[in-house]
Amino acid sequence: MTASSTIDARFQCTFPGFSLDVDITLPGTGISALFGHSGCGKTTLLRCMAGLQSAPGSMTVLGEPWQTETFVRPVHKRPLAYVFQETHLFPHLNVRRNLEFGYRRIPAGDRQIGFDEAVRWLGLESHLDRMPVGLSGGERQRVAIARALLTSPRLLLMDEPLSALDLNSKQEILPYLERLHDTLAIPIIYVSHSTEEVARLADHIVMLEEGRVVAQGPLRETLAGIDNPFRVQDDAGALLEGQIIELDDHWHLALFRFEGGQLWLRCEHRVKPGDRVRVRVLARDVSLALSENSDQSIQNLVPAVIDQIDPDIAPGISLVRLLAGPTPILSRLTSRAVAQLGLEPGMNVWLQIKSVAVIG
Ligand SMILES: Nc1ncnc2c1ncn2[C@@H]1O[C@H](COP(=O)(O)OP(=O)(O)OP(=O)(O)O)[C@@H](O)[C@H]1O
Repeated sequence: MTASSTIDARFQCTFPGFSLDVDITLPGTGISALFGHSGCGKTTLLRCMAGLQSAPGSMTVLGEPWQTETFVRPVHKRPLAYVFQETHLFPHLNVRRNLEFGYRRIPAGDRQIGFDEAVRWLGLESHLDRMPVGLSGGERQRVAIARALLTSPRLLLMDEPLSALDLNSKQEILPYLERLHDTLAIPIIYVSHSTEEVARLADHIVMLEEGRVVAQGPLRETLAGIDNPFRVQDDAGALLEGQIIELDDHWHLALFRFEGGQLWLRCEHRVKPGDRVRVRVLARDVSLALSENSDQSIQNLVPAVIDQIDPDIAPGISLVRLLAGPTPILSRLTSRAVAQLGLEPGMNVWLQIKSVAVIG
């Protein structure tokens, strides 16, 4: 990655009882997640990047300096848009007028995104004459995102945009965000503490703990890193990307192929052959066998090679990183099982995958 194709940010910021000290490089396309527990500094970092929080450091966006040691570009001169948890729509303006507010701020010659285009991307065609008070939380957030896009930003910052929504509204809005991810050339920095959202949307991840970066990199490799600081969590696991190749309607199953193997998935989402999907395989749902044993209830057996073993992520618990073809997968086992099976890096084994969820 060259500096003209990346977002580089380095900040130090101190509050009583908290300090942020980060140095990150993000790709200039796709969605980068800032991820970590509450209070780790995600919002503070985003605010430093926007220029809303003054802090010593530097920030360069796609080759353009926004902050250096000697110069700070004021917030209103940065071509960025910020979407918050709360939508801040104008209550006295209908959806169309709310959207036009963003659009009209930009001179016609500088507009990169058309009004109708943003309306279509966020599925707002039939809502233009409605007032914010009558919209659901998910609809309001879609208007806020469209309004942000209509300012034609070079960088879109989103701070927990789904966290004020109930589960149904979240599920309703996620496909729109996925569509943005597929169509937008604008890089998005997305703050979240939800593993599901991050696994579903992001390409790149920065993991923060107490104001420090504890891991950063492409999502798939970082989530499946054996030294990933979140590996001890119950929802630690790997992310697979691939394609649905066959449906078994009778048993409500779909056959999913990824680089390195294939798995039968429960069809909770509507999928059809040819769909590209992401699938999360939790480390706790993966066990290992030394031979292919057909006399058992587990349908998903995938050959793999042991890459690394961390023998002690918690008392008596080991984490094993495996490669199915080039795809990393994690398995959480008791350390006794690791010893009894004589597991070692380089060994060929069979992954027994109990349960797999399609996440988008
Ligand atoms: N303006 C401020 N003055 C003093 N302390 C602050 C200020 N802003 C943030 N903090 C403190 O900095 C720490 C990090 O806060 P921040 O909001 O960045 O965390 P976060 O990871 O975004 O958390 P959450 O997920 O709960 O939103 C917290 O301890 C917070 O209390």
